[in-house]
Amino acid sequence: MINKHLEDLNMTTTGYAVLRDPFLNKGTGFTLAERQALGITGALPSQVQTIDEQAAQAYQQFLSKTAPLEKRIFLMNLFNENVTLFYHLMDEHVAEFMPIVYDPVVADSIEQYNEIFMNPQNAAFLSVDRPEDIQASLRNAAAGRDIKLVVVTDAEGILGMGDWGVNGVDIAVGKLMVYTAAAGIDPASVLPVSIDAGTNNQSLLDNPRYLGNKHARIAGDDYLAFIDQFVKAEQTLFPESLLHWEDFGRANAQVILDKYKDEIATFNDDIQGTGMIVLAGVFGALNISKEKLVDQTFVTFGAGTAGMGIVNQIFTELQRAGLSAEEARQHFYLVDKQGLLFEDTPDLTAAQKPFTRQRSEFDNAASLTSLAAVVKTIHPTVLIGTSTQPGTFTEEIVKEMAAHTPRPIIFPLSNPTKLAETTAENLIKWTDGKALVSTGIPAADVVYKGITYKIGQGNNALIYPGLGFGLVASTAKLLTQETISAAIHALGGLVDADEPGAAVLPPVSNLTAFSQKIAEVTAQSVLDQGLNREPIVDAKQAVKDAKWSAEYQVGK
Ligand SMILES: NC(=O)c1ccc[n+]([C@@H]2O[C@H](COP(=O)([O-])OP(=O)(O)OC[C@H]3O[C@@H](n4cnc5c(N)ncnc54)[C@H](O)[C@@H]3O)[C@@H](O)[C@H]2O)c1
Ligand SMILES: O=C(O)C[C@H](O)C(=O)O
Ligand SMILES: [Mn+2]
Repeated sequence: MINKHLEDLNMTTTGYAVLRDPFLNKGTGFTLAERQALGITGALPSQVQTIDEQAAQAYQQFLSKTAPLEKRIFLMNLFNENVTLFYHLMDEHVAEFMPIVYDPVVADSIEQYNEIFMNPQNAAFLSVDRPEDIQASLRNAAAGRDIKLVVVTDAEGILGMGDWGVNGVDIAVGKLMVYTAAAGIDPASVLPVSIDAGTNNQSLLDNPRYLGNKHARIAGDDYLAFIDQFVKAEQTLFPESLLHWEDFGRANAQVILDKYKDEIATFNDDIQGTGMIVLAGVFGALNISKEKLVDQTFVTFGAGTAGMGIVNQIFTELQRAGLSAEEARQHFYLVDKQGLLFEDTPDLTAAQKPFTRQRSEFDNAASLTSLAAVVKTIHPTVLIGTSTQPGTFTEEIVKEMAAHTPRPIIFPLSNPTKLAETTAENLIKWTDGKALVSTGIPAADVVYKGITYKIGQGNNALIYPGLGFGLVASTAKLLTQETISAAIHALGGLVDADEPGAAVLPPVSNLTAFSQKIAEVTAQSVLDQGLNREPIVDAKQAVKDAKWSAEYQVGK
C-alpha cells in the first residue's frame, strides 16, 4: 500500500525538506535522476547505494556501539532520519533488535529520557493543562498522514516501574516499532501519543531537566474528562483508526477499556494482549505436557492490570471448554500484596472481586498471607507472576510446587529484567527440567543435563502486532472476544511440542511469520462477524494488500 502521505509529499516536497523527512528520505539511496528531480543534486556524495548496502553500513555502525542504550540511541536516530532503512535493517535482525528497540532496553531509555532527549520519533504530546490543544497537537504530529493506528500511554504504570510521566512516550514509540517490524503496518500510518497528566514520581519532579508537567497527576473526573476529549478528537481526526492503550495505572486501565470497548475499535495491551499471550503460552505448555486446561489450578501472583487480564482470558476459555462460570472461577487463586484474596480482604479492585475465595474453604485461612503459604496449601499447576516483585519465585516455592505436579507451568512475567520474579535458568534447574517456562523479557536457552531448553517469550509483543494489524487491515469497527479467542488459538498451535526442551511459544525470530498468521485469522474473524467498515471479501488478500515492506519505491 502506498501511503497517501508519500504520494502527496512526493509531489510537493523537494530540496533539503526531502532529506529531512524520515518517511521520504532515502539518503544515498536516491538515484541521480531522483536527486535531479527533487532538487538535491550535489547535496549527497556521488555514490548511489542500494538499501542493502546502506543497511550493511548502518549495521556496522550499530555493532560499534557496545552499551545497549547507545545501540538504542543509534537506532532511534536512524529512524528519525530514514524510516525505511530503519525497518529494512530491523527486518534482517529482528531477534537482535527487539530487546533494544523494545523491552528491556526501552526501560533504560525511559528512565533517562530527559538526559538523552532527542527528536521524538514523530510522537504527539498532549498536556492535561491544555485540553484546548488536543486536536491541533494530534493533527500537527500526523502532519497530513493517514493515521490507522494510535498507541497512547499516560505512563502511570510503565512496565512494572511505576509512574514515569512524559518519559513514558518511549513505550508508545517502541510498541509501534514492533507493530511494523512484526506485522508490517505502514509506519507512516501510525502515531505514538503521550498523555502528560502530571507525575507522582518525585525524582522526576525534583529533576531540573524534567520535560513534562511539573505537578502531581490529576485524577478522578478531571482525568477521565481529559481522556474523553482525547478519544473524541482522535476518532474525529482518524475515524478508521485502532486505538491501543499502553501502561495506564491499575485504577484507570480497565475503567477506560470498559468505557470505549463497545463503541470504537480499541484495545488495552496490558489487559487483553497479556491475557492472550499467556493463554497461548499455557496452550503451548499443555501441548507439551498433554494435559487439559480444565484440569489446571492457577495461582496468579500480582492481581493487577495484567494479572486480571490473564485471569479473565483463561476464565473465558474455561467456559468455552464447557464449564459454568461458577465452576470456572474455582480454578483461580489470586495473590496480591494482602496475600490470598478473600471476599472480605480490604482494598479489593472491581476486577478482583469476582475471583476471591471464602475463608471457610480453608483450615488455615489466616495464614495464607504469602505466596509460599498459598502454594503449599493449594498445590497449583500453573503459577503466573505479574507482581513487579523481583526474586519472589524462590527455590523453596518452586520446589514445593514441583513436588505436587509433574510439569509445573511457571511464567515469571514482570518486566523489565530487574523486576522478574525469577529467571528461566533457575526454574529449569530447581525443577530438574520439569518446569514449562515462559518469561516476560527475552531469555537465552538453558542447557541442563544435556538438553537445551528453549524459552518462549511470554510478552504481549508476540501477539498484539498480528491482532492489531489484522484489525486495521480488515477495517474493523470493534474488537470482540470472538476475535481475541481466534487470535489466541492461531498462536497457541504453533509450537513443536515433541522436541525435547521445546518452548511453549514460538521464537521471536519467527515473529514476522506468525504475526502474519495471527493477522489473517483476526481479519477473517472480523469479516465473519460483519464488523468490517469497508466491503472486504478475502481476509488474506486484505492483509496482503495492507502490508508495507521496507523497500524504497522506485522513482519516489
Ligand atoms: N510479559 C508481558 O507481556 C507483560 C504484560 C503486562 C505486564 N507485565 C508486567 O507485569 C507487571 C505488572 O504490570 P501491571 O500492569 O499488571 O501492573 P499493576 O500495577 O496493575 O499490577 C501489579 C500488581 O502487583 C501487586 N503487587 C505489588 N506488590 C506485591 C507483592 N509484594 N506481592 C503480591 N502482589 C504485589 C500490586 O498490588 C498490583 O495489583 C509489570 O512488571 C509488567 O511489566 C508483563
Ligand atoms: O512492554 C512490555 O514488555 C510488556 C508489557 O506491556 C508490560 O507492560 O510489561
Ligand atoms: Mn505494557
